Parts: sequence; C-alpha cells; structure tokens
Amino acid sequence: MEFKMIQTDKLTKSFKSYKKKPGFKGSIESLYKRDYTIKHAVEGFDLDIPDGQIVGLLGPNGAGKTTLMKMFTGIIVPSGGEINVLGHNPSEREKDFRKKIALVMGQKSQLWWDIPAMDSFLLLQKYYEIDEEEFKEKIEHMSTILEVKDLLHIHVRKLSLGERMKMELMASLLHSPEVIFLDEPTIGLDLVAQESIRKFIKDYHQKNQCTIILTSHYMADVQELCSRIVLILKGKKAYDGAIGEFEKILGHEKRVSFIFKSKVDREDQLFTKFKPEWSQGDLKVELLIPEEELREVSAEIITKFDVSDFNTEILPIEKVMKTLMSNPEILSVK
Ligand SMILES: Nc1ncnc2c1ncn2[C@@H]1O[C@H](COP(=O)(O)OP(=O)(O)OP(=O)(O)O)[C@@H](O)[C@H]1O
Repeated sequence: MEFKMIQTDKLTKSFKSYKKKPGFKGSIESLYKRDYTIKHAVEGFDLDIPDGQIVGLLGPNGAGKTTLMKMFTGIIVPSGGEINVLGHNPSEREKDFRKKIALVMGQKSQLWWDIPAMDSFLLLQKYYEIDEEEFKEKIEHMSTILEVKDLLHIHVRKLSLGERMKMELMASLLHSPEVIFLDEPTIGLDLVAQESIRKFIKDYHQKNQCTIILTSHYMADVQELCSRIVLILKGKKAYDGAIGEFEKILGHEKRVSFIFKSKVDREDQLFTKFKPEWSQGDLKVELLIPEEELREVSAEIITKFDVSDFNTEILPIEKVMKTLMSNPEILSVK
C-alpha cells in the first residue's frame, strides 16, 4: 500500500476579522460593541497525497492556497477537520516533524538579511544536526548547479531576487526534507531565473524522490513540474486529477487563430459563436472551436474572409485556468 504523506479530512480554516466603524465615534463604539466578519478561507478540504508526487496547488488570488500551505506546515491551526502530514499533526510543530519538511515562500525571505547566506546555512546545519561531510557536499553540489558558488559569502540583502531565491531553496533543502512546500518559488523572477529554478527542482525531485507541493501563478512551472493538479476556488476543492485530464476539462476545444489581410465583420456568427479574442487592430482573432466542428468552421472562415494565415493548437493550461476562473460553474463550485 502506498504511504500517504499528506492527508486531510474536511479541513477548514476560518478567520474572524473585527470591523471598526470610521472616525472617533466608531472607535468609542467598538470599545463596547465589536462587529466582526468571518472569512472561510478553506472549507471541507479532503486531500490525499502519496509519497513522491509533485502536486500543483492552483487557484486565483485569495482562493486559500497559502492558508492550506500554512496548515500543512503547522504555521496556523485549522478551525476544523483533520490533518496529518508524515504521521504528525503539523500544528504541534515537533522538532522531528520540522526536520522532515521544508517551506519556501517566494514572497517572504527565510534567510537573515544582514549576514551572508553561508552563515545562515551554518546556523541551519547546527539546528538540524547535519553531518559535516554531508553539509559540505550539499553546499558544493547545489551552489554549483544553481550557479551561486561565488555569492555564498555576500550579504543576502545585496543579492538580486533570483540569487536570493536560489539561496532560499538551498537553505530549505540542506536537511533533506521528505516533503517540500514551495509557495510561489519563481514569483517575480525573469524567464531565465524561472527556468533555472524549475530545472533545479525537477532534477532534485528525480534524484531524491521527495514529495513536493507547489503553488504558482506561472503555468510553465505547473506544466513542467506537476503530474497532478489540485484546483482550489473560494476555499473549496474544485478539481483534483492528472494535468492531462485538466487540460481536457473544457471539452475537446482547440484554439485556432486566424490572421486577416483586411478588416472583417466582428459580429459575424462564425466568430461570435466561438468566444473570440481580437488583437492586432482586429486583424487577428483567436477562437475556441470544438474539435468536431474544427474542419467545417475553419473551411467556412477561409472561404468567406481574406485569411493570410491560421494556426491550431491544443488549449494551453493557462487558458483553461482563465476560463475556469471566470466560469467556475463549469466545475460546479458555487
Ligand atoms: N490572517 C487572516 N485574517 C483574515 N483573513 C485572512 C487571513 N489570512 C488569509 N485571509 C483571507 O483568506 C483568503 C485566502 O487567503 P490565501 O492567502 O490563502 O489566498 P491565496 O490563494 O494564497 O491567494 P494569493 O494567490 O493571492 O496568494 C483571502 O480572502 C484572505 O484575505
């Protein structure tokens, strides 16, 4: 039987926020009567993640991804339901549990800013009781692959965002965690740095067979790294399955782009029926056409209009996400 690294059962987190009425009068009133609102950030979330998977946790801003990550790592305590990570209740934060996990948050530094990364690594070595030989080998290996060997002794605050993220990754992997939580590890990085971090994570996973939970708004991260996707919308699980199946959710629609030699009638049914997206001064349109109608519709457009070029491609995951987020009813999340 495969070992479940992470298991949740009806996991829920609600936040209570107090509202203060504006002005001096509001301040006085709030002394004896406080109004509050309840935000259900995560609701009834069931999840099973076996050993060795890379799972992409996706969802729009405010969907509940970071709240989930914080519950997985024990930073916040759930309001309800059950959670088990590597046989532990994360919120107890036992040292044995902390030694088995790592959390990297792209938006928050976990390294000390006023000392070089290497000094932070040495402190982590002591904390996690990492053997000297193993420590040296890991630093050498990871800094070489990530091309930051020359930067280990520079103060973290002087590093670029990409360089710092590489150091953050190194810091989180020194103790060989079994489960790694990566919350937007490539946020704000240029394409080269994104690619380099993605490749590093992929190779690291292949070599170590650890379990990785990744959140990212960059679909390239998800497509490159994750075999499974869990989609969260308004705190609820909306989809959980293989990435390939996810791409098919909207039916077998193909994205077809046409470029015209001169302006065409945008209101023509041949366009309006297929969710058109116009660009290049209305000389280019992208349509979502069901696979079974593709041949016929394309032929009609080419016959009726002066087409200079056209292209067909499978709906990229980015488009699937965009469509699902604006039409969550497709997944019946109310
Ligand atoms: N400490 C808190 N107090 C009150 N509300 C909170 C708190 N933390 C999160 N929330 C709310 O819970 C919801 C989920 O937030 P969360 O940070 O988990 O979203 P997210 O999916 O990570 O979003 P993003 O992609 O923008 O990082 C949001 O509406 C947020 O405002």
